[in-house]
Amino acid sequence: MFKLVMDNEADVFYRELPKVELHAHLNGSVSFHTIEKLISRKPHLNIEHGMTAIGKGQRRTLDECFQVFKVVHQLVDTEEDILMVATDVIREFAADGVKYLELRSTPREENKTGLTKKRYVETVIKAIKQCKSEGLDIDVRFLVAIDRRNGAEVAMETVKLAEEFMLSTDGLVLGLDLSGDPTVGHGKDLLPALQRAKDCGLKLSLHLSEVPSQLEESDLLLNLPPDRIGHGTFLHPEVGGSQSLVDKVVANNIPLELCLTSNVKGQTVPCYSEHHFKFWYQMGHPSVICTDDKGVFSTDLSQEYQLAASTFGLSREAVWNLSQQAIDCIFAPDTVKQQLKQKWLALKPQVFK
Ligand SMILES: CNc1ncnc2c1ncn2[C@@H]1O[C@H](COP(=O)(O)O)[C@@H](O)[C@H]1O
Ligand SMILES: [Zn+2]
Repeated sequence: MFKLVMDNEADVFYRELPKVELHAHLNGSVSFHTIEKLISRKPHLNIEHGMTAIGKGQRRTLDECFQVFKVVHQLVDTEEDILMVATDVIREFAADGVKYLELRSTPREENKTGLTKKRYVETVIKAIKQCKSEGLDIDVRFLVAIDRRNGAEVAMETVKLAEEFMLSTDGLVLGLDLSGDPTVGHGKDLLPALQRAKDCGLKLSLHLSEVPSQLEESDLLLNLPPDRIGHGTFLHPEVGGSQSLVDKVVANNIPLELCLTSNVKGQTVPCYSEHHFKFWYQMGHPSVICTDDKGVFSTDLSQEYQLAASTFGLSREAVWNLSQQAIDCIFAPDTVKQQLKQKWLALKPQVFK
């Protein structure tokens, strides 16, 4: 009984902790509740909930994780679905105490959704604006994602699309994400597209070294350099990376987006205590706790902070600093950073009451 009370008190602290979420794939973030709604819209697909999420204590290979995204994509294939999924996901992040969210998603081919890629992005933006008009206490931005599987030409098209939206949405679309199955394709082919994106002012968050075989690619892409790194699991020498890669990350002060449960459930990291959060955090390098895919990996950002704290023995003050320092890693401009810092300051007494 006593333990239950203690746990609840801890839960409240992590939920009330104001948080910044910088690495969330839209279709990986679909909750149990929303999946149920989608399944009832499409009973003919015969999809069960167990096919769209990896539960507590379960593990999958990364390859199997990518099969799960395919199932979710089958369920989310119309404009109504995308709008519902995006508004639900934003409301859930807001309810979890996230005050600033950079959502990312890959505009799919028209034959997969009946929507043009442009319309896909417009639909996500509509959801963001709808949530804003509801008065939710969360600032949401969007990163257009490139799925590496689709090659150089599609990557370049996506950059042009993102550029258009960056110019027309008054700062809602801030940049690009490079993601997708890390074992498919090579980053060198995408360099011209990524370079163009950088030149036109789009911010870049690149999944780097998510699997061990990407050393050469990471070295190449770090020369851009990107503005943030997703995962970076195999950059450091202890796991087969190299000091020169670490040096490049440090020299350019590139923040890492670290997703504990995603990496453990996808088995690129053997257990929580061996997560590379420890390596980068101990160095004092900007490290931001994120969810990656809160639906598929059955987690939320409060839980991820709590896991980091219990695994690495972080005090509440250290957890506070971690969430506050994430503000410096957002892609929105300095004025937004200042507003968020004010918000953190105002909320602190309540969180530590
Ligand atoms: C587990 N680690 C990961 N590594 C690489 N890419 C990932 C990922 N998790 C998600 N995605 C990328 O996000 C897409 C789903 O969201 P959207 O349809 O874009 O909203 C996946 O198809 C994949 O391309
Ligand atoms: Zn990711």
